[in-house]
Amino acid sequence: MSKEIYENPDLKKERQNCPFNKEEITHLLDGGKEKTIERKQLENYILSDEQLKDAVPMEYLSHADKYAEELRKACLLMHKLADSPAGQVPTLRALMGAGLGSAVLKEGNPLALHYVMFIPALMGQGTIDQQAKWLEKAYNLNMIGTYAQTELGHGTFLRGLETRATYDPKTQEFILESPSLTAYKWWPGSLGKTANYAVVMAQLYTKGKCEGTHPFMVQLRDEETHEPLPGIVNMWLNPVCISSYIHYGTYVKPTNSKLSYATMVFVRVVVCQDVTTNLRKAVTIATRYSCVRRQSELKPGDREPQVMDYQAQQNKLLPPLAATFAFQLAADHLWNLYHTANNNIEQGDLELLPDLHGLSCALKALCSSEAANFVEVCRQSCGGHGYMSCSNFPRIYGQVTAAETYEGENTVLWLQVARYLVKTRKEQSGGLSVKYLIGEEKGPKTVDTTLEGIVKLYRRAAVGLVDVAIAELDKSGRKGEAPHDAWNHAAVYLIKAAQAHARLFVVESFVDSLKEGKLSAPVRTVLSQLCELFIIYWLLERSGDFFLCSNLTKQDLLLLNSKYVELLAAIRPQAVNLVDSFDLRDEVLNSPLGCWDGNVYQRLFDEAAKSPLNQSNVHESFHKYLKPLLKSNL
Ligand SMILES: CC/C=C\C/C=C\C/C=C\C/C=C/C(=O)SCCNC(=O)CCNC(=O)[C@H](O)C(C)(C)COP(=O)(O)OP(=O)(O)OC[C@H]1O[C@@H](n2cnc3c(N)ncnc32)[C@H](O)[C@@H]1OP(=O)(O)O
Ligand SMILES: Cc1cc2nc3c(=O)[nH]c(=O)nc-3n(C[C@H](O)[C@H](O)[C@H](O)COP(=O)(O)OP(=O)(O)OC[C@H]3O[C@@H](n4cnc5c(N)ncnc54)[C@H](O)[C@@H]3O)c2cc1C
Repeated sequence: MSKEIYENPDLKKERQNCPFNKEEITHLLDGGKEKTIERKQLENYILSDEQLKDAVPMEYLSHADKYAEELRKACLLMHKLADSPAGQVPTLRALMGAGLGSAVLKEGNPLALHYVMFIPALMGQGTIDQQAKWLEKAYNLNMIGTYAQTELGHGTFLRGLETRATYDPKTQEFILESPSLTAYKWWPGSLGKTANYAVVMAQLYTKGKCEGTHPFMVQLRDEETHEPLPGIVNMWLNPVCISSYIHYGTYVKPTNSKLSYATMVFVRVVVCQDVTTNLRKAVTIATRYSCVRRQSELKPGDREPQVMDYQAQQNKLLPPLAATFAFQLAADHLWNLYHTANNNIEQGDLELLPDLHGLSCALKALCSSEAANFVEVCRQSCGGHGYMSCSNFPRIYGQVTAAETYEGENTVLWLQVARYLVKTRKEQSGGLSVKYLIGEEKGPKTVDTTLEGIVKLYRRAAVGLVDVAIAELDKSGRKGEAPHDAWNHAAVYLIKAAQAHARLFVVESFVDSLKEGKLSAPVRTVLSQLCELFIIYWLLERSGDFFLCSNLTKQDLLLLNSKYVELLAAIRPQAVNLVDSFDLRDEVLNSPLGCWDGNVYQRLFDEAAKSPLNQSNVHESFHKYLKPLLKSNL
């Protein structure tokens, strides 16, 4: 007799009479029906392998055992690549970061940097000959690389990196050295125990002149023994300059000195998708749990309600739910720009490089910071159980907050965006964002609270805040302040302008995607409600920006607030169906709170039972420490 599949009755009720086709949304997020089929086949292929399952929860292993266990599984995954039903590249993409890979490698993939940074650096900056020499070796895993840029003393200020690569024309070699403790490469993933090669960013010196930071291929460890090569600690020998600009001893300047920063741009684009995947996981866990959890009393004398029926809970969870769609659609637009810009750059056309830099900095900073805030709200919305390690919120939060720092600390990236905006506004030069800057609304500043009217408000805020920042810079200039001082003293305004610009890009992406998308009426309805909820939510959260730059009134704000709470109520009935549309398997969610069947309490209990401390009634430490204390009559 087939085993009855348990489904929590409240979740079951939530799923009845869904007014839209969940699979249509799944296909939209996957990039089409075929992609969904491919993803599910790959998930079955990976998650059915018993050797990839953890014998004990990772949190109970020592640091060294965690590393060894993750490396064991990462290597097993690589062996499975060859037979993957999805092909190598889609499989690799799925195994890195917060998606399928995180279901197997819960503490992180020791080989991630090899694929996410080392190989992209070779592809983006290596010469044809260098790619011929190293790419096949890297793809065949005959070498494991990382990206070693950050030092103890410098991570942000690349022009301040201390590692030096001095070119010796006699031997036609580069001598790499870390001249000080603060020059030691610090933070690069896999550098400690896994990688035997690295792309090292170092200041290139030739003929006594510093030519700025450049990438160098450096062998770190013996390929057989894995022992660090002699002198690897503070003097690295025999590196090779990647995409060498040394031609017969003479340095030839690249067309753009920032092309050596290209790998970071690529990862910033990747990070936008990755933090969105993590946010999707957090929202799914919190939403399902909030429909299983019954607590307190809404109507006196009634049964305890589902906590999702509290407006306060909807206010916590529905904006992040909407954000997952907003960030996904914006990340898709950014990917398209990345591919266009990269193809142009390969033809020597660098015109889109500033736009790509500006937008990738803006979106990476916005998506990572907003996702981090939203993940914490999701965690809090689950009360005490959200605080447990097994809820998976601590791990998700750790991964998303890391993205606020790596690949360019967010504040620094906001200032890069501001630099781009001020320059674009002042020069009225070409470029993507000029659409928002020159295309400002020329019409009357009256406010209408339709979707189009709200988007116009975002455009006014994006342009207006750039003008406020420029006015601050000009005021400082008139006081005789040097440009760098004026810039520093306008930082608060500059960052506001950059953030408003990033939010405008996300809002326009969401609205445009719904306009252009071939969607069924029911899906369009629910996604339009999410879009309107999200853009009103952000406006209410940042109302000061809009008061500063438009004729928004108190009445308008009250009207928008009423619209917002109406949308909360309208979307509430579809919350579970929307997160079900993400089609995230329980193994990817990795949380008793978010499991599809809603069997939360039994799964929590089973997780707790796995703790080593719960394998005996009295832990040995009692006899060593507590019992003597109890007897000591202090
Ligand atoms: C699937 C897996 C998913 C997720 C996991 C992903 C990865 C795994 C986990 C972790 C990996 C983490 C890796 C790292 O963290 S690697 C190290 C990252 N470090 C950084 O990002 C450093 C940040 N700092 C910088 O980028 C630069 O120092 C900064 C841009 C802040 C300043 O550079 P610089 O001082 O040289 O330039 P400026 O004087 O400010 O500007 C001059 C000029 O150049 C333009 N510019 C700057 N950067 C770029 C760029 N990248 N591309 C294009 N153009 C650039 C800038 O706009 C100025 O132009 P203009 O105004 O016209 O003069
Ligand atoms: C999980 C993780 C993984 C990482 N992986 C790698 C890797 O694989 N390879 C690698 O090379 N690096 C890696 N890093 C390092 C990372 O790239 C750096 O930490 C990051 O670039 C920030 O630099 P920093 O640590 O020097 O911070 P700092 O720049 O020292 O930041 C400290 C403070 O100074 C502020 N600040 C700095 N400059 C300015 C400015 N111009 N204006 C205003 N404020 C400023 C910052 O906003 C911040 O508040 C990783 C980091 C983490 C957390």
